[in-house]
Amino acid sequence: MIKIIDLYKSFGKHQVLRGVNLKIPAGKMTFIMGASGTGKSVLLKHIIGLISPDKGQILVDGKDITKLSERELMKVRKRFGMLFQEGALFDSMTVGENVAFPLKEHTKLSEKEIRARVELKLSQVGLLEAINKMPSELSGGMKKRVALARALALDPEIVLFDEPTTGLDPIMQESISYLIKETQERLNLTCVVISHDVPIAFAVADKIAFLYEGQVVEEGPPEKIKKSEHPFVKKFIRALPACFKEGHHEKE
Ligand SMILES: Nc1ncnc2c1ncn2[C@@H]1O[C@H](COP(=O)(O)OP(=O)(O)OP(=O)(O)O)[C@@H](O)[C@H]1O
Repeated sequence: MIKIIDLYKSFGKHQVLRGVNLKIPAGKMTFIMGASGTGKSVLLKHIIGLISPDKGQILVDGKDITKLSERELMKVRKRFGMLFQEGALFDSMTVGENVAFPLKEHTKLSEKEIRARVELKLSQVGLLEAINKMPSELSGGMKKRVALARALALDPEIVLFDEPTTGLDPIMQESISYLIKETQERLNLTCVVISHDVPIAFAVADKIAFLYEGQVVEEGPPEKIKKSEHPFVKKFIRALPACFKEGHHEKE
């Protein structure tokens, strides 16, 4: 369980986070949603200790990571996987080398063990046959899948996703989202996903939190979010087709 308590962060005069409180349950999928520039990525970077707050706590299984030394933080970070917005693969490395990279950096596994782990991770995302390809030979969706395999290489317990489907066509967005959901359930991962995609969030999230003006203004399972009375949340989900909204029933 990750608990964010009264988190504040400003950049110069720009107050981005203004008292964020949020519980992220273990073994579940939590979506963080909100308008562009509201601080979703900033919040995610706090969770992994890449940014330290001006005030507040981030408890990962009860331990406040904002108080840790860089060395202790490195230990905690090993429990995390992260898939950044760009999904950036190393263009000069093959797919297999990309997935092997964190294993070479952070473990003492032999070449043979690394190879076996890379093959396993790539087969879990359905891309074993691409192991010797270069990223430039792959479609956008395939690159995202390789990035997912790389994020899972170290068998993390917690995986953070910053807009994992940005730049993909709607069909690919759905397919990657369901791959993430299926992986989360199979490995019992704690996932935090930043996304603007309301239908996908309603379909796969266990919990959704809305960030607005530096605070979490609404949180809960999709059923609760659909009934939210918060003006911003209502506006955000209004663009949806009627069939996704609360109170809509198909004609019998
Ligand atoms: N290192 C930084 N230095 C200064 N300002 C920053 C820094 N990182 C983020 N910001 C500012 O914080 C605000 C929130 O940025 P953030 O990237 O978290 O937004 P977001 O909600 O993730 O947006 P989007 O949905 O567009 O990705 C922005 O105004 C951004 O310019």
